[in-house]
Amino acid sequence: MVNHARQEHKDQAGSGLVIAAHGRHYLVQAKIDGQSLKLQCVTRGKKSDVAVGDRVQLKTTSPNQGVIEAIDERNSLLYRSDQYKSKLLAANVTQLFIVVATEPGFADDLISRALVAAEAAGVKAHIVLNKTDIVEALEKTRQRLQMYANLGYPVHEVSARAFPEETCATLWPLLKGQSTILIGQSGMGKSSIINLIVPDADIAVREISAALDTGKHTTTFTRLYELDADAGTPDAQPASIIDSPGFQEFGLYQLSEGMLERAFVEFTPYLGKCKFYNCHHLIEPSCAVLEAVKDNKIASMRHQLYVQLLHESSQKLY
Ligand SMILES: Nc1nc2c(ncn2[C@@H]2O[C@H](COP(=O)(O)OP(=O)(O)OP(=O)(O)O)[C@@H](O)[C@H]2O)c(=O)[nH]1
Ligand SMILES: [Zn+2]
Repeated sequence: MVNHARQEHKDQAGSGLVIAAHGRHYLVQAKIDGQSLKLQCVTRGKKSDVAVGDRVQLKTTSPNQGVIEAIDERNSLLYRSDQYKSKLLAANVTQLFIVVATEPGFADDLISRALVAAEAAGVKAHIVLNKTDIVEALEKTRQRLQMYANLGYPVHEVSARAFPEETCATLWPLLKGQSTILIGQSGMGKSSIINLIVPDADIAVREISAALDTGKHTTTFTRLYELDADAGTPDAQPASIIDSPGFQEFGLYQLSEGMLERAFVEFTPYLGKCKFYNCHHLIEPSCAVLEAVKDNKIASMRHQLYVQLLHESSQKLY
């Protein structure tokens, strides 16, 4: 039966958009011979450098399977890494939404790491504060987020569960014409937000896990939903939203010292003003960055993270 189908199938070339990744298996929304279809794809050999959001060239190997032959040039690439290897998060995104909530508490360390990753990738970052209906914790959370607002990162307040319509009204204009990745710690309400924006997301996830054979671990893969905002209207703009699995760690071992100092936006006015031209901003005398920390112009929490990330980048083994 399988052989028979294979004999009848004629390999065809086409292009597509990677909408989900699980290990080295990818689901690609492809256009073959003018027809739109979803293909389960692998890469040639052991390559695993494909990311969700990549535009790819492919060849079909059966009516619903294909091989990725080439990756089109990317506009952006977000990734994280540990000591041993890096892990692609998403390609071609134009903005990153970090979802936090009034409750449970979030980690500033993770927010700043995500902001640094976004800066390094040239991607605009926004913070989405969910669960504003939990009023007891709202003021305190706003105060905590003020630090990021002061750095120029927009903070948007929503409540996916208590005020779904208002939440959509806040988020839709921001998503229009953009390719957005949502990240957040577990429990912040990222899935609730995705379900509001993409009402049939659950069905799509089931389809994808069946196609990629992910078993029960449906939340362990990254997936992209195409949004047809105002489809058919004159100002329709293609948009997509990427849901990435909750994470507890966000390693950035791949970033060089030069990339790091530039990824902390508040360091910018001080760069080049240190006594030593190759200053690491760690313990050096007459360091403009350290002086700014002392004068509370740079939050010491952020400088500590810079020190930690610099340390991590020197531990990189690959
Ligand atoms: N009070 C309140 N609760 C919310 C809101 N949005 C989501 N929740 C609740 O917060 C919990 C976590 O929401 P999820 O959407 O599953 O969160 P998540 O970030 O996707 O978490 P993981 O699935 O663990 O990654 C659920 O019990 C939601 O019902 C909100 O606006 N207000
Ligand atoms: Zn310095």
